[in-house]
Formats: sequence, C-alpha cells, structure tokens
Amino acid sequence: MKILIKNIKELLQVREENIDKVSGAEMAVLPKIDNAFLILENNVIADFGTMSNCPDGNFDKIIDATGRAVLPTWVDSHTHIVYAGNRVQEFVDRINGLSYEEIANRGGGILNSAKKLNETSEEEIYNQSKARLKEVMTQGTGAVEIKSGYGLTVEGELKMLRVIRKLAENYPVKIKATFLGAHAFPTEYKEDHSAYIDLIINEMLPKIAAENLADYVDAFLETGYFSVEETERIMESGKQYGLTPKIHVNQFTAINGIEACVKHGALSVDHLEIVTDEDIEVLKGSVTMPVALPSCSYFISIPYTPARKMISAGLPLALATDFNPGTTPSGNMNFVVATACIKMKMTPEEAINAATINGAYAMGISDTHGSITRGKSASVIITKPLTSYYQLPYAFGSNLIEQVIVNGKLI
Ligand SMILES: N=CN[C@@H](CCC(=O)O)C(=O)O
Ligand SMILES: [Zn+2]
Repeated sequence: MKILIKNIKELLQVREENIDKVSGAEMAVLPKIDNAFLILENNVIADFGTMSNCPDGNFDKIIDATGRAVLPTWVDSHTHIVYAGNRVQEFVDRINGLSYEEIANRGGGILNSAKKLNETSEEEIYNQSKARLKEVMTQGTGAVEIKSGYGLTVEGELKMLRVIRKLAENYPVKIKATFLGAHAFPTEYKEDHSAYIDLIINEMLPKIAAENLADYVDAFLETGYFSVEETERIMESGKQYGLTPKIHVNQFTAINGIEACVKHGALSVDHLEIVTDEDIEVLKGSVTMPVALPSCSYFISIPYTPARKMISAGLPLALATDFNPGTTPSGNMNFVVATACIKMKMTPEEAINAATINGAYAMGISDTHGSITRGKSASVIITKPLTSYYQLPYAFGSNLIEQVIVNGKLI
C-alpha cells in the first residue's frame, strides 16, 4: 500500500537524520515543514518534503491534508493496560477522603487488581485489554509499553505477559513487554520479603525468559513497596536474563532510588513526582530517560514532575500515560501532552518531543518510531483542520484527531 498525504499545513517532528532523543534546550526545538507532502509505503515512511517537490506517481490512496497538521503517532512508554475489571470504588473512596496509601493498606490498590486478575481467564483479560488498546490507537498512540504486575503469582504474571504477546501479534501498534512481578508484596509475603523476591528471581524470571515473554524488568521502588536493595536484586537478576530495567521510582518519596537505577543502567526511571537536586545530578550524562506521568498526578492529586527544573538542568524528559486501573484510568496521550503544557509548563514543542522521540527512547524503539524520518514506521496522526499545532494542547478537551495510521494501517 502506497499512501500520499499532500497539502499538509504543518508536518511536525521532521528529522532528516535520525536521533535517539532530545535533551535540555534541544527539547524546545520541533523541526517542521510547512505545506508538505508525506509518502508512506510498505509500512514505512518513504519520503517527505515541500509540496513544490511533491512527486507524481501511482498511489493506492491520496489524502488531502489541507489545513491539517501531521505528526508521528504518540509513543506511550509506560502503561499497565492489561488488567481485569476496574477500581471505581477506590476512586469514590478517594473523593470521600481516603489516600492512595490508606486504600492500599486496607488491601485495596494493586492487591485488589491482583485478586481480580487471578480470578479472570486469560481470554477475558485479553478481551478487556484489547478494547483499551484499540481505544488508545484511535487517540493517536502507535507504540505502547505494557507491564505485567497484577499477577504477583507465577501463573498470574505469565498469564499477563501472554496476553501482552497476543496483543502484539494481533495489532499493528508496536508493543514492548515489561515484567513487573515486583509491583507489590502479596499478603502472604508481607512479613517475608526475601521469599517473594526469591520467587521472582528463581521461578518467574526463568519461566518468562524461557518463553521470551518480556523485554524489560520493572519494580515499584518506593517506601512501603520495594526498597533500594530489593530493587537492586531484581535489576541484577533481570539483566542476567537480558531484561534492561525500567523502574517506577520517586512517586511519593525520594530514597536515593534513582541513583541505584542509573548505576544499573536503567533505560528509564518513571513517575518522578518527587525529585531532589541529587537525583537531577545523578541523571546528568546517564543513559537513563526520566519519564513523567502527569495524568497520574492529576488523577490522584499528587505533585507534577518538576519538568522545568529538569530540562533547565539539561536533562531529557519523556511523557507517558501510566494507563492503569488505580492511579490513571486513561490512556489518552493527547491529555498527557496538554497537561504537561498546562500544569508542568512545558512548551508545546517540548511536550511533543517528550511524547514522541523521547518516549521512543524510553521504550528502546527510537530507531523505528518517534519522528518523521525515512525508513521509520509509517505511523502518523493527521489532525482535523487547525490554526497551528498549538491548538493540540490548547483545546485540551477536544478530539482534534481526524485519522490515525499505525504501521501503514488506517485505524
Ligand atoms: N505506582 C505503581 N504502579 C501504578 C499504580 C498501580 C495501581 O494502583 O494499580 C502506577 O504507576 O501508578
Ligand atoms: Zn506505572
């Protein structure tokens, strides 16, 4: 299939030479071509340029994008979209005054989702999850990282990862799988943390590796969850099976977890609602991408990641949804980009870079996703008519997407 998109008002995030990420002041630059064409062929970006150089030729489909912007699809590098049921009752409990921590201490939270997941068949979990995946594709997401972590048993974790694999097989969206057995301690291991970590290391990881079910390893490094030392054990063991760490850290407290993640070569550190000056120092010059999750901050009323401070220090920053039943029941990257602008004071250019090329880095796919570059995946968003791309975060409650193409397929 050869698709020509012509008369594009603004073709955004154009990178003639591929880059893997943008950091600090570079984040404010979003290269674009006005009055552009874009050709997609055999699932990849074949060519682009100004309309004055638009080639004639035979196309299977021609899309006239007069008045519209075209940009690479969003890269959502942090989600938990495979889960069973929902946690609406906890949502109402929070409105009535309970905190996330209080709910978790009552056996709600992650353990509530784990109970539901272990009681639900693989087929039913797949059906619930595919509906969420289809929804986020229509919202412009072309690549998504999905974590396990609601099983917390050998079978439950394998079940989740098999569902993720099946989603990857059946949908054009690019998917990376992350093993998050260290999401919470099951009740029976509350007093014996090392026994649960032994289970992760000696039983879960070998089985996951044998079936090649995961690309990355994650842990919830947080006061009351996994300590720095416990997370280090998980990172070391994961790496032995070829799984690079991507770690939940600094959501509620800063306990020098970022330093440990950087030391272990983590691809990303995610959440970062609480960030110290020392955390910023250790991230400088590292391979580790900081990832902010502003929809989570919004939904459970916790601080937003201090983006300005981090970008001013020269750091890169990625944006992702954290789509999960507890803290972020939304996978809408458009809302994430808008919220980053409105609440974190990121400029539209910074937010779009964070949600495309830097997101791609945070899921290890910047060679194929995250920019309009020849040879990259034919995954683009075509907007509705707009005055400029500033309207995307400005009109935060409107759906400004007219058409999404994911790996050459019209969604
Ligand atoms: N914080 C840890 N994990 C998820 C929430 C999990 C849940 O509450 O179900 C998060 O990223 O916010
Ligand atoms: Zn998360």
